[in-house]
Amino acid sequence: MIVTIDGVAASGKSSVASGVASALSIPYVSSGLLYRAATLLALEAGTSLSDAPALLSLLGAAPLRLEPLAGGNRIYLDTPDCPRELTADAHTSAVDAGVSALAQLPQLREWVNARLRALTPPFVAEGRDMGTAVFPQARAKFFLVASPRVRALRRVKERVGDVEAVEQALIARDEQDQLQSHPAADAQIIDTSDLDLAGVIAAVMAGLQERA
Ligand SMILES: Nc1ncnc2c1ncn2[C@@H]1O[C@H](COP(=O)(O)OP(=O)(O)O)[C@@H](O)[C@H]1O
Ligand SMILES: Nc1ccn([C@H]2C[C@H](O)[C@@H](COP(=O)(O)OP(=O)(O)O)O2)c(=O)n1
Repeated sequence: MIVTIDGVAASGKSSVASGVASALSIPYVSSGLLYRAATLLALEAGTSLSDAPALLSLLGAAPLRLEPLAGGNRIYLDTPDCPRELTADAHTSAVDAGVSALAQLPQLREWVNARLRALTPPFVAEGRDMGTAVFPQARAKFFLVASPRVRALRRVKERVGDVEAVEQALIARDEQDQLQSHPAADAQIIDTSDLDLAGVIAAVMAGLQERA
């Protein structure tokens, strides 16, 4: 069984996917973490975020390992002499600002998608295009939305920053990610603006029961 949870930035995808996966006792998979880790490595190596061949060459030499745990995804660079966890560094404002450029490249989308499709179900997959491009056969699909202000208020609790500036950055990223960020025709759209986390997880679990 595959369940997809897509949505706009900071709409609650990873928290909701984690809660749903825990309730179902299956893993969840964060596709955004792969885009983020690729962006982090490119920024650190000084590789242009729009140079697909150079990015693929960099990633081809990088032993990245995604750990898709229900409680929270982690990503590692398993270099034999100096293994390193990248999870925290992949969630900085610098990565936020660069990741959409890399995610626009079809070759980089294929690089991520090949890793996702190699995983063995069951799992909950979260991102932007899990229900449309990557797992169109998923048993149940959800798409989370929330107002930019609500999302900014949530995000400033995780990252240092002024709400107004964070809101503008989220709106800019929404625009940059627009092409791959739309609900599948058979997705249930959930506006999380006025729901707490438990409320969104309950809405997804109810939607799953309806599709059982
Ligand atoms: N419905 C909600 N109500 C309040 N806070 C939420 C809700 N959903 C998520 N959050 C919080 O908002 C922040 C962003 O959520 P996250 O799951 O990281 O979103 P995304 O994966 O879409 O970027 C986290 O701090 C999370 O705990
Ligand atoms: N399936 C996906 C997942 C993420 N992306 C891109 C778009 C986002 O700006 C970045 C980071 O995604 P992530 O879900 O980690 O970001 P947010 O937490 O929603 O801010 O990657 C994508 O294009 N397709």
